[in-house]
Amino acid sequence: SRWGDGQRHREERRRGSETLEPPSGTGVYGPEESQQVVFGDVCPLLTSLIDGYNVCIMAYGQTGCGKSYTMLGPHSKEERIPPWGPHSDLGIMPRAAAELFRLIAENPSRRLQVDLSIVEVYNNNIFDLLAKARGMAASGCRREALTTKDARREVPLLTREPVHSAEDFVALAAGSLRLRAELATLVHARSSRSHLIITATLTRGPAAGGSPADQQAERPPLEGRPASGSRGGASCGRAPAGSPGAQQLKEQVHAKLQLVDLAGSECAGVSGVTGSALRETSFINRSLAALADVLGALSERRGHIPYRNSQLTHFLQDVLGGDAKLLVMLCVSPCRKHVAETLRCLGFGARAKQVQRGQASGGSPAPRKPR
Ligand SMILES: Nc1ncnc2c1ncn2[C@@H]1O[C@H](COP(=O)(O)OP(=O)(O)OP(=O)(O)O)[C@@H](O)[C@H]1O
Repeated sequence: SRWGDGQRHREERRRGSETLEPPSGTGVYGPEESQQVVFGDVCPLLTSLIDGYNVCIMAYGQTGCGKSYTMLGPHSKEERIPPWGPHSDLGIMPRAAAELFRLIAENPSRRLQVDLSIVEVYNNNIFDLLAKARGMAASGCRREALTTKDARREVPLLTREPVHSAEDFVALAAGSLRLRAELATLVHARSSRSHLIITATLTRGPAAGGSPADQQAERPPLEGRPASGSRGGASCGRAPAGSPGAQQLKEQVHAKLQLVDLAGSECAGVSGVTGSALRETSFINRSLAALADVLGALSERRGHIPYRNSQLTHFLQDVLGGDAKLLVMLCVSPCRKHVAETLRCLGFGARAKQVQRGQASGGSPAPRKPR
């Protein structure tokens, strides 16, 4: 949890009390905890990504509790992501980009290339923010998550842009973020009205004199791995621009990183929204409920998982039910008046923790373990 009573938690720990100790696999950060410390716990997932695991890092919580701050950092309208600096408040996304490219540079023999796609899910519609940023009127910017006959999840025509450095990554994200839907509410003056999903797809570039031993040491690509149950494999929709027909390309997807800044759950009475904003709130709450339903169905190991009840869960299908590593950051308010939302948020986290995962499809064989 990001906004907890951090000081009290630390005091209790100093006194050796166990009362506030979080359950295993859970970290608690107070409001004064630095972004660097938070990222310290996230960072090992980037190594998993390079090892071939799909990874999702998701911020969930009440409106105005710090999801965007945690994922992106403090931002202004002009500067959606603050400039890099040793003591800056950069969030998970720019730090993850820096770590990703550091790890890629450390081991060039893997020939990993990174493509980025950025979407927002607004009123249960998926909008391709990279297409929007480039004014792609021809294909429009509305997209749809589909399930193929072989049970793979695909998003046809989704734009993917190659990025060659952390700077490229952050600049592309910052450009798209300007287009994200926002609104001033009674709770938060700059409330996000959509779920933001940044996907970095890692593919292998063509071998440049790689030895047969190198080739053998590599695991089979995700596209070549069997989909487990009804869970989808990796989507391979390519950017329509500049690569006509490229969607058919069977590429070697190594792994995917999804960074998700969810819209805030909110009670309309508290946020004071009316009219079209109330409709947005209703879509936000419904899609978050659909997300909780999916986690509930997965934790109870039901035969049918209702991914298709919302575009959000359909889009995230691979990282919710697939063999991926999912990290949920719960952002909660320390205010007494928000206690009902805080409890709901913790309930969501408890549900996510109950989901048992199968053996992750990337990396070397790992024991079954809970999320
Ligand atoms: N740990 C923190 N330290 C300092 N400021 C913070 C922290 N967390 C959040 N804030 C500030 O609180 C305000 C609300 O945070 P943020 O925009 O991240 O909320 P949110 O959960 O994304 O809201 P919404 O769901 O409405 O978009 C911002 O001005 C942000 O800079």
